[in-house]
Formats: sequence, structure tokens, C-alpha cells
Amino acid sequence: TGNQWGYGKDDGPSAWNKNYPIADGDRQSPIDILPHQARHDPNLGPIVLNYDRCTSINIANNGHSVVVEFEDSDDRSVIQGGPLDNPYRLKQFHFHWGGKGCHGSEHTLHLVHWNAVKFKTFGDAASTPDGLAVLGIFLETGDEHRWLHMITDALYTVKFKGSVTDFKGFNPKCLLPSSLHYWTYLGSLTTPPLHESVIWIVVKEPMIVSEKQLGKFRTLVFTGEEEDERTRMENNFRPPQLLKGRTVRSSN
Ligand SMILES: CC[C@H](C)CCC(=O)Nc1ccc(S(N)(=O)=O)cc1
Ligand SMILES: [Zn+2]
Repeated sequence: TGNQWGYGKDDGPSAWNKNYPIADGDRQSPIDILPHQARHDPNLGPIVLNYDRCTSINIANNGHSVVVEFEDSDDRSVIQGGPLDNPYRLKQFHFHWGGKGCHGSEHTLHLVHWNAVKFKTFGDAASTPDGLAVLGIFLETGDEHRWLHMITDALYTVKFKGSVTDFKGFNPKCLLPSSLHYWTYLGSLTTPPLHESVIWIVVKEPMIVSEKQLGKFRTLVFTGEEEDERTRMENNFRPPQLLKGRTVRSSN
């Protein structure tokens, strides 16, 4: 179908504007955040997470990443404060990662939330400015992360595109760094349909994970079990986009 996109030579980020012209828009993500150019905003309060009653449902390989979905029929797991005017409900989290030896900011965890005060469905929120709030955490290689094994131990069950398995009782709060100081800016989804609907909240302190743990993400494949070629899932990230006059604000 016309909407198939990927991270390869022919269907990758440089080709996305063919089917998704918004790729060349004015508030695209991700961006390279230069700390010294961010404006410290004393009115930016702390980010408040209320994940204690969160309900994870499943873990899936959607052919682009590995995603953990949450029950979002009520306000059981929300993020609020900071740049947000309303509580935003946790819908899912997923990862993006580079190939072996990548040392930039290619490895990230994205926790995707939607404004259920203003919108009836996630889809409506995802296609309207500021309908979504995504908490972005950088992953840096170093010591083993003490809780990430709960994710990496499940990855063998979702090796192929289209696989989904139960994944109950997981609270992503255990993945977050101790400090939630952040940068925030107005941006977009970083994959098609690239909707310019996201208030980005990028946490300054990275999660430290081991090379071994990161390597387990690379055992996933972009392709389905029935397909004969096995394309290793890695480098599933979009390169940084132009700032186009946007301001990046910094919490203290
Ligand atoms: C309209 C429906 C909605 C597009 C359904 C699919 C979806 O949820 N996409 C999505 C979510 C998060 C990101 S990111 N990487 O966190 O910016 C990228 C894409
Ligand atoms: Zn993402």
C-alpha cells in the first residue's frame, strides 16, 4: 500500500515527504537540542507522573519498533505539570535504537500520552496540535539497567513484525532516571504520519543500559515471520530536523 514506510534506503526518512508532505513542515521532530540555546523558563514547573495504577496490556513488534500498550480508558496513568495544561494519559511506550557502536543520541525511549480532557480518542488527539505529550529519555551505554531486563527478556516473543504477546503488570516508572529535569518544545511524531501534534518533554538525564541489553533489541526484525528475508531491526530513528525558529525551553 502507498502508506508503507520504513528506515531503508528507498523507504526511509529522506523519502517520507513523498507520502507525508508534512515531513517538510515547521514543527518536525526530533531536533538536536543544544543546551546553551535553550531558554531557562522559571515558570516551567516539574513534570508530575502518576503511573502507580498503570495497567500494561501487551508488548508488540509493529515492524518499526517494539511497543508496550496501556489501558487508557480512564486517568489511571497520567503525566501532568511542566508545560502541560491538562493531564495526559499514558497510551504506549516504545524505543528507537542505533546499530552497534552508535554513540550519538540515537537510542531513545518514548512514552506517548494523549489529552483525554480535550479529545475523545487517541487518534483525534494524535492528529491535532498539542493533543499528545511524549516524554523522551535518552539511552546511554554503560552499566546494566537493573529493570530493563523485564523488557529485554520478553523481546524473543516479539521477534517478527505483527507479533503481540501479553505483558501485564509492568510500570515504566522503573525505567526513568532519578531527575526529570527536561527541555520542552513543540514538535511532531517522529515517524509517519508525522502529525505536528506533540508537546515534547525531553529528559536531560539519560537511562544507562548495557551494550548487551541494547543488543537484545537488535535481535528483533522489521520483517514478518512469513517473509523470507530477515532484516535486523536497528537504526529505526529519524535524524534531527530543522528548528525553523522554534524556542526550546528548559526546566531548572
Ligand atoms: C493517528 C493515529 C496514530 C498516528 C497511530 C499511530 C501512532 O501512535 N504513531 C506514533 C506514536 C508516537 C510516535 S513518536 N516516535 O513517539 O513520535 C510516532 C508515531
Ligand atoms: Zn518514538
